[in-house]
Amino acid sequence: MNQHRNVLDVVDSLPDEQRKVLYRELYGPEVESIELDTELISRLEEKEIELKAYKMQCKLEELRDPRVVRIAAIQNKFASSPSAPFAEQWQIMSQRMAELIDTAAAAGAHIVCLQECWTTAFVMATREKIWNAMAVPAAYGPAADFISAKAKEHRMVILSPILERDEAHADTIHNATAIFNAAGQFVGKTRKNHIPRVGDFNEANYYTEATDGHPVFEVLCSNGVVARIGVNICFGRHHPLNWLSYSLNGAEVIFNPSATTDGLSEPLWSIEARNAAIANSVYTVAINRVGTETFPREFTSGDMKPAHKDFGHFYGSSYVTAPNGQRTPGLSRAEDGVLVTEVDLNLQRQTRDAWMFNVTMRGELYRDMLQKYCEAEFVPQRVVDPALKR
Ligand code: BAL
Repeated sequence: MNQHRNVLDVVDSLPDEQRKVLYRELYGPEVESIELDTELISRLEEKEIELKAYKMQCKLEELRDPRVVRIAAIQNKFASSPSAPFAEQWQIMSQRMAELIDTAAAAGAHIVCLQECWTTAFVMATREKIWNAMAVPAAYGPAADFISAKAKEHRMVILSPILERDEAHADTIHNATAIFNAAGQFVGKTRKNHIPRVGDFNEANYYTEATDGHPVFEVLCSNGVVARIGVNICFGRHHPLNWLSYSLNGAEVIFNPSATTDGLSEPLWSIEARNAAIANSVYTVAINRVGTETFPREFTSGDMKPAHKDFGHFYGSSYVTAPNGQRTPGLSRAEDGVLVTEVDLNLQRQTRDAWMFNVTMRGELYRDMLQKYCEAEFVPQRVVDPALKR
């Protein structure tokens, strides 16, 4: 059996009645597939790009016009080799990314987000500082110029997660996402709030936790719709307060550009971004890279594993969830892909009015709890069974 079959392959192989039951359980109400140009699909087969396009349901309102946009997620293997010269790695990766961005544009995307640190292999596993040379400034330089040109060419808002070199602050390295508007202008950047210390994700050797809070970007799409977007970078998906903070700052769509492997997080992947969408009444876009990256030199990570040159398979499986919990099928576990989802941003308020999580959240209750927890003299609230009393 193909080791990269995903759950949808299994669900789709079932007789229709069983398929409907399992699909409803796994994904909620079935999303509608968007018919795509057959010439485009055949062209993409040659380029080995998987393109999926769906439309999510939303009621029409009497007093508000629909605010429909197409959001796209791009997942991809690192197109070059970590053993290649750095300039060659950038050349090959940016050429491949151009094909993927062009695909999102051909499918009508208004906003597209790439995967975490898309310009490089996920080098942070190695703890080697040689890779710092691949870090790029957010607002100018090769990656910014490339994304800006693509955004302007296709009149698309593009979110570009990068290994950032902050030259204004003594060349410090960050894990960041740079946002470019549909005219190709640099809008701003946002950085990774939670840095992993798990397995081979030795990212703390390169950058520290962000200090710029939870900025939400109001962007004008080429169809005139204004969307409020946030970016929760990778490890931040494990932290519910991170999602909450972007939603409290007004995000309607929160993108989660990630890079994570099958030996670590795959059982959690389909849960966390979907739960965040439900809990915060937002759209979430979970994006993961694909492929296995083999580095020139062996490395260890202090987890008693023998020295190794790769740290597992990035399993892709990117997907979108709506505020009401409806989610798209995922992209594949192993192929470069573009997932385009047509959404009506009005669904956020419709869901909030229905469930009222914004009313029942008890912010002051958790403010007090967190305030107490952050104090040195914090005492956990406990009630002890008399049978346990010494
Ligand atoms: N990028 C760290 C691994 C994870 O969050 O699953």
